[in-house]
Amino acid sequence: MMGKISESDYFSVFKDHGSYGIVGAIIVAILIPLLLSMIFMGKKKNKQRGVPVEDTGEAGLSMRNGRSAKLVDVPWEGATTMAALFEQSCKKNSRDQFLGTRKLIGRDFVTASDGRKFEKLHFGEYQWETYAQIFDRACDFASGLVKLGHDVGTRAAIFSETRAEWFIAFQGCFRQNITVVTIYSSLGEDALIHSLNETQVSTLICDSKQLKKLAAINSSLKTITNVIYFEDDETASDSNSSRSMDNWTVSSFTDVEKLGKKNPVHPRLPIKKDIAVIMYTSGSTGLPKGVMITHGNIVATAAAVQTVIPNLGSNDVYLAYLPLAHVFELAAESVMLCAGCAIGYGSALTLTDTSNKIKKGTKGDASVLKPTLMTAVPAILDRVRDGVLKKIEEKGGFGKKLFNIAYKRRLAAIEGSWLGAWGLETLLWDVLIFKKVRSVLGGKIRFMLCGGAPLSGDTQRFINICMGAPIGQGYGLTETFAGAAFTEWDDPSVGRVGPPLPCCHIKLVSWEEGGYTTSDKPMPRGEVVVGGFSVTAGYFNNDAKTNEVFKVDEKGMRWFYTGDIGRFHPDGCLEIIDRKKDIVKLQHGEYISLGKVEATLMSSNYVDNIMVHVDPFHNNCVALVVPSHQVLEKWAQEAGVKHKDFSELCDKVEAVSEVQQSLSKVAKAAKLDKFEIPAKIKLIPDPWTPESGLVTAALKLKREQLKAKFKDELQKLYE
Ligand SMILES: Nc1ncnc2c1ncn2[C@@H]1O[C@H](COP(=O)(O)OP(=O)(O)OP(=O)(O)O)[C@@H](O)[C@H]1O
Repeated sequence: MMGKISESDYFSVFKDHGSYGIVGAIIVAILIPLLLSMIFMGKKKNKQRGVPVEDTGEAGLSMRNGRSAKLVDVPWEGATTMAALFEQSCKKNSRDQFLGTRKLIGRDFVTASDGRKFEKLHFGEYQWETYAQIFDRACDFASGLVKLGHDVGTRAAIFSETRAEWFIAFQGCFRQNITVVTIYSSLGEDALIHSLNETQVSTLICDSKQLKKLAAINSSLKTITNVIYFEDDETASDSNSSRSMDNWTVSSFTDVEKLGKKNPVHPRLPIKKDIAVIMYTSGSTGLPKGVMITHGNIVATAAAVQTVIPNLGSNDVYLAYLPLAHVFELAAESVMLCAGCAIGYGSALTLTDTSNKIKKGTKGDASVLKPTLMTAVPAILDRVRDGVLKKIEEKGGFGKKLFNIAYKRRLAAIEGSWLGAWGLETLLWDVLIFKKVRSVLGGKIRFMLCGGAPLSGDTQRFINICMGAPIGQGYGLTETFAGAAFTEWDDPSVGRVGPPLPCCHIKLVSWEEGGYTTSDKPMPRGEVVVGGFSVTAGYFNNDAKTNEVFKVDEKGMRWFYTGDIGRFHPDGCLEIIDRKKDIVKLQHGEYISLGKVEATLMSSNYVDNIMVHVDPFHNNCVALVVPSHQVLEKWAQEAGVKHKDFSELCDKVEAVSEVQQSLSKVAKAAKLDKFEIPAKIKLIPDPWTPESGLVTAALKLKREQLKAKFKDELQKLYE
């Protein structure tokens, strides 16, 4: 398609209109956009997005959203619980498409050169159900649960990958005021047993492929009586696993729905304060904690985020593929429900035409769905960026030059320069260059939500320019049901997380010991404390921890101490600059912020992942580095470093030295202190995945697990 419009075609538009035409065209194409951009950029720069507010509780600097003086708690009157929001939205949007799933057409296996087998899937079009149909299914499921003998005073757990039935089961439980425990499908056995026993779950709802895992731990699960599984085409061949679960009633999701349809039961609806969800955190700082989320928390975040996405409504199509057990995805889907959008389900491994599990020649989820909205965690956007850059690098020549020109021109414009690409020139670059990049995600993305971890400014800009859509960066925690701060769509800055959402206030409280205070210049700094309707009820079964980090002030406002360090910009926007738990002290008393150093070192081409480690009895840090397979192999080839396989290459002194030099270079460019540059590194050949338990589902490092797994390697680095 790119070849169809050439530069000469583009400029030939002016040929037939003589010199007046040219002058006119210049005014339309350059001067007017320039003028408008000056006016708007000026306005945007001066816009007060967050405003100071007087708050009670611990002393600090409080800020509220600039658009609403009163805290928002519901999306509209009456929608005070998730159950009410669901019912009312389903009525309002009854005929609109709601949940869509692709039909599986075929499944192949390909064998790689090393003998390993990889599954390749062929999916068809999306098949949709309307809001009214989904509402009926949730009601049927709720009735089925009761008929099945689930005691509504006990909890149900969902242990499954993201899919439409996850959402239906979730809503079904609320029709009977059943608290749902959410568990990552990648969770290991011990953590799974711990969370199911701790919350005394009696009904477990899962993927059929989890049945085997459950059968193996059957005797350790003390409270489960019912297991309901989502069918897929593998279920039939899995009959073995059902046999070993004699003490449980095992039913398929469809059977429970059918049972409920035949035997409708009156709903038993929750109130605002009831606990909707016990959600286990992803565990980046140790064992996951069960956060108790009320119905009021969910609707408050949904109501607030809804106001941030411009023109959100039933024309929007949202691509859902992140784990629903993560607060960020669950919050995003609640927002979509609120606004009457269509939600099409996919998965990270089938997202694009070239995704790992997509059969060659068939289409990925995004190409078929053509979403207008999607969410991403920063690690995914980093990969998209690396992928695009790699392709452009491979292409080389004129294509690469043109891309670089287009990128620089757009970058200049976004950063506010009059001389950047505006108006028709933007259109030209879109057609010539960016359209192709955008088509990878279906070509219609108009807003991207990103959150869950810090997003690098470079990546934010890159995605912003290449996708042609603003990125709304959300900041929040499971403890605030994702809702704390959110960047506004017309804010062109990077590296910040926006003003407080309208459902909460954000207060900075001085952390003297760490050297961050609200009287710091040029910007006030301190621990980020969130207060308001999105602040959850605390940790399940852990009053001590709850009382430590959740506080209620004299006016009844509930505050949560996040452990993150932030600073307020003059326009009221928050920037997260550190994490208390990531700051460690060296032997001579200097502090190192591990997360900050890692984020800097990640910008080396050689680094796929990195964990910086500090032994407090030493005066320097060391690092474990997962090198980029491709980049390191390419270097080895050029440098003539012989090796049998990647593992051997990672052990080569030359490779270690090459990566270390690259780290030093980026560290120096970013002006890191000497003690922040790893003195020694170890290259780790295997990637860190959520399945290996070394990173969370949002791809954040699990330091404790990594330290345990690489204990010997870390010790050697300090010898
Ligand atoms: N937009 C963002 N920018 C920077 N950091 C973010 C952003 N969003 C979330 N975070 C980080 O993620 C943390 C919240 O993550 P989450 O609630 O998933 O739990 P976790 O920290 O991964 O797990 P655990 O509490 O078990 O350690 C925040 O405290 C913050 O450090």
